[in-house]
Amino acid sequence: MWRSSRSFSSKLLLRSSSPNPRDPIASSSIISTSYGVVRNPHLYSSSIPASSSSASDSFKLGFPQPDGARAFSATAVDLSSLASASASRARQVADLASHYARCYWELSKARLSMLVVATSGTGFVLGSGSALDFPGLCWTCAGTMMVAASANSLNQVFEINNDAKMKRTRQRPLPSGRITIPHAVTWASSIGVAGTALLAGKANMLAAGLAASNLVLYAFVYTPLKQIHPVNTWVGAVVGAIPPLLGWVAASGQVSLNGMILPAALYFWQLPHFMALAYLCRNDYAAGGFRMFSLADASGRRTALVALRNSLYLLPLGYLAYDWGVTSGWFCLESSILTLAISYAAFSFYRDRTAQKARKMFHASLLYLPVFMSGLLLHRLPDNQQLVQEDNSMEVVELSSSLGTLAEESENLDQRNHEMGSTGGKQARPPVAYASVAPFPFLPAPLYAAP
Ligand SMILES: CC(C)=CCC/C(C)=C/CC/C(C)=C/COP(=O)(O)OP(=O)(O)O
Repeated sequence: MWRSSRSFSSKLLLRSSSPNPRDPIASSSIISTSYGVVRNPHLYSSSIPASSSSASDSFKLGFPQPDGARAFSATAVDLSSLASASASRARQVADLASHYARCYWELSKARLSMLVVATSGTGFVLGSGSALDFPGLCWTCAGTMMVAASANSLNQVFEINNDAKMKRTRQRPLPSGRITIPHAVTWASSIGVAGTALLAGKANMLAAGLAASNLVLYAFVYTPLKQIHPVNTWVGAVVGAIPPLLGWVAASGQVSLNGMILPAALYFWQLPHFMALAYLCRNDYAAGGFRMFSLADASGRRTALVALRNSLYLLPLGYLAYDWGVTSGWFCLESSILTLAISYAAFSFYRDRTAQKARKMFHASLLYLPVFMSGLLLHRLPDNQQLVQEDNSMEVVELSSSLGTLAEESENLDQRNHEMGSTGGKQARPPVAYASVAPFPFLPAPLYAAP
């Protein structure tokens, strides 16, 4: 096994260092040959047979041309070949650009990265309060996309040999030899550094730190762990839970308890999602050399149980979102219905462990996340309402204490006014702060000190 993977990797190294017909940079001879047509005057003149033949034919027919006409026709020939050479060069550049754009897209696992961006963007909106900083949201999404793309590209660099052995992944750019390892590493490091710098400059250092740490956790801890221990799925669930927290932190500048609803949902949601995948693709994972949980569970019972347990853990999240003032009560209802649906799919899989039931659970998980996030956004309470809701229970107590203080202060004021009136001084007025106590009963009533 070890020997075969070693010989495979040496084949890959050979492939990436020798000219590769599918990697346009590695097969530079093709490009330089055709570029030579433009740059090298000898090649250039020999590459214009069609139009030059008409010029030489006129000599053969015995109609000598005057010098000026000859020079003119030569220049016309030169110009037309120059135009066709530059058109072919432009085509090659366009082909090269589209080849690498496709490789970068696949290396970045663009659809997965866009899902990651959606969770981070939702976290940003939830952490924004009443005023949404739209440019801030765009910068955060762009930075998250870049760091996630970098993490996914590094994951493929480290898994090149494993991906080559799996049906699902063998067409990826690295195992199929469409891009070289140094090229992929250069791409991954440049977007990783640029994305982290973007988050540091446009959001804050905490968000940038979370993104960078998550990249390390995914590429350097989770990725090797996949070949070592089934606990990898739980570590991967932490990786997936960080982006919504990153979004919240980018908007609010801090980690807070009510910012943990979406990260918790992402963490628990990933277990039924990845357990379904690990069950459905278990032969492929085994061929790739990955130690997934489902491989040591021939009956699938424990795999289904993990999925069911973690689906049920999603149940309190709707209530907590409501109780912690993140959303209105409607979300509590919606989230409960949604969680019961995914739990039912997991329970069906537990009772009847077939590929069909596992696929159903996978589809239920695909539905869960976008609906859960839309519900959060739809029923989210802006900051001022959150504060009122959070302190609803304290309202009566605080209000009566504020009123008590007000009455006391007002008595003192009357006394002072009376004294001042009797001395003929200016009449003292209560500060405006008193009037602002009403909508914020949680604030301590300001003490009024006469000037
Ligand atoms: C900001 C930042 C760094 C975000 C990173 C987010 C991220 C990459 C989440 C993916 C989570 C995950 C466990 C994916 C599965 O990878 P896999 O290796 O099992 O997938 P594969 O088998 O298709 O390669």
